[in-house]
Amino acid sequence: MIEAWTADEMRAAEKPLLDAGVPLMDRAARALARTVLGDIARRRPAAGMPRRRVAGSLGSDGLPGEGRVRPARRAGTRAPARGAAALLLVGAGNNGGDALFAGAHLAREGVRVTAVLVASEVHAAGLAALRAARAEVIERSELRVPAVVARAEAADAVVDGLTGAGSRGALRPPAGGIVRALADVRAAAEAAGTPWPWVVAVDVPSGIGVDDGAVPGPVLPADRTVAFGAYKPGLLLPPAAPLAGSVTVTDVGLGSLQGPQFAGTLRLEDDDVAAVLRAPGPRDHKYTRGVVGVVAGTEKFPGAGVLAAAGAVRAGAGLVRALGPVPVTSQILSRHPEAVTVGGRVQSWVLGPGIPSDGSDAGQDRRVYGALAAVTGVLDAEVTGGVVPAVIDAGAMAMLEHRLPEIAVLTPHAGELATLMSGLGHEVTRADVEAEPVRWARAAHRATGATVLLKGAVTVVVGSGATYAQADAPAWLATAGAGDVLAGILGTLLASRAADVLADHALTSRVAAAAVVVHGRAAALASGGGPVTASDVADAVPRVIARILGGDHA
Ligand SMILES: NC(=O)C1=CN([C@@H]2O[C@H](COP(=O)(O)OP(=O)(O)OC[C@H]3O[C@@H](n4cnc5c(N)ncnc54)[C@H](OP(=O)(O)O)[C@@H]3O)[C@@H](O)[C@H]2O)[C@@H](O)CC1
Ligand SMILES: Nc1ncnc2c1ncn2[C@@H]1O[C@H](COP(=O)(O)OP(=O)(O)O)[C@@H](O)[C@H]1O
Ligand SMILES: [K+]
Repeated sequence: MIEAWTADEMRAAEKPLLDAGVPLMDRAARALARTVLGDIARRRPAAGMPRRRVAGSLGSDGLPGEGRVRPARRAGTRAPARGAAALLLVGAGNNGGDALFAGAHLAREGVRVTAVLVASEVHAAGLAALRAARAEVIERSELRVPAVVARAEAADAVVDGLTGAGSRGALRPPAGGIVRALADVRAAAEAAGTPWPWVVAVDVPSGIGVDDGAVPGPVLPADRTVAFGAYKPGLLLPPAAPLAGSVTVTDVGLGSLQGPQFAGTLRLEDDDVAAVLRAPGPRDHKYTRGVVGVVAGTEKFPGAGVLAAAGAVRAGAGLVRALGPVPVTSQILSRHPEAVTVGGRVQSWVLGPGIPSDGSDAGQDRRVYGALAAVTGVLDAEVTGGVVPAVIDAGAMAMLEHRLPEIAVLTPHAGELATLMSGLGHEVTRADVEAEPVRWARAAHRATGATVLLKGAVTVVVGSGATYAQADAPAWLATAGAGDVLAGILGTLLASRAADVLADHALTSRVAAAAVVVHGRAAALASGGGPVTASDVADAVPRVIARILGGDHA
């Protein structure tokens, strides 16, 4: 499990260490320099560097792992990055201090370092160390944006040390102007397919909302972020998270300290998902494994019914009851003959995929309203068979008449969340939700009572406890029907864990986040770097679950 620490939590944790004289900045700067050196070396194979300089195996991302790159030991050794150029963007605080000390290490390794001081006062000891290492310094008074851009374009690496945990709001001038210019040039280079330097952010990409993942102004997207001590929420949460690139957390000595008192922002890893998944045992039969009722698909959109059923079947439901008009259920049966199309008791509901909110299929609407009555408990348990958890997707989100329990999971994308909130009297657009996804997911949770799973490149799940932020899927997953498959997978996980979530409603968000991981991993497996169809994603789910349960997290 990845648990993010807010800026205040970091400060509280580091204070006793700093008071005791633990050299946190020194450790941070050394780790930062090691990472930058490793990255430069990897990106400059032509430099003729002997491979033995990188000790141990490579990480899963193909990069040297933490602590595996040995710095050159004596002057005159041909260091991997010798002759490379690094541009440091240095702000006023300790984040800039980290960059300056790291720059001194880089300079001693033969890197041509230029530090751009974006504040008139910067970390004094860091600056002294940098000057002592004979790096070039561009003072704030000499700073010209086009010249900085030209330096960046000529560099092998740009180190972004403008602001870190002390960042407040959008970057102010001149940092904001420089970052905007660099971000624009980087975007243009990417669009044109021309090379651009490797960008390493110090602790966080400068200008993001450290605690809330906001992007209030310009931010230079990083290829890598070297975070000190722990993830910060902004490295996990949208819209900022993708700007961090690949995140390396360096333990500067906080590792043994207690983390945040209250879980704020979490990301599940495979082990956590394995703990949510329920593998059947010898005493299980199909009903103990969980029956999923799927009310999805209409004559207009039959495919959504097929895909929601596919997600539920492939995720390992004991039984899937697919309910709908015959043209839909016959298609579901032809693809999934293991489904049944008769009603009966269920342990969870999947409601709404492929059911438009225009009331054009009265039969499906009636089934959804009936199931919602069971979920909310407004109808007697004798009639409904009792309260069960549910996935409320697509058209079913327009049919809410009562406050929902947390065991109901709404699964909107940004546009659907905007529609939902507008219906509840908030003036909100899709762009508003995209700018502040967590804020609006929380607002929807408060307004409806339900757990809210807001889909996107980073999917967030909000209930009464921690916020989960999952980024497990390739962008190829943004394809029609992918959400229907997710609804089915989640339905199965909720059914298999129905007794647990009924006993502890707050568990629902963790089950929902686990479903997002399974879905995202299945997309990655099915994609293999290329396009996927929603059906491919469903087909890959059994293999993903086997890998996660088998501890094979490769
Ligand atoms: N925790 C750990 O284990 C370790 C932490 N370490 C490091 O310490 C970092 C935190 O350092 P920090 O507290 O000095 O904050 P940091 O962000 O560098 O500077 C704040 C400065 O930026 C300015 N500023 C703020 N917003 C701005 C804006 N929008 N636009 C422009 N300027 C803005 C602000 O100015 P002000 O707003 O106050 O006028 C102030 O001068 C942390 O991220 C990590 O890198 C490591 O060294 C050791 C291990
Ligand atoms: N850029 C992206 N990267 C990764 N996953 C994405 C991206 N954009 C969307 N997704 C995922 O793709 C799925 C799309 O679902 P949805 O929008 O409901 O599609 P549909 O309604 O057609 O089924 C969601 O799981 C979402 O999280
Ligand atoms: K930074």
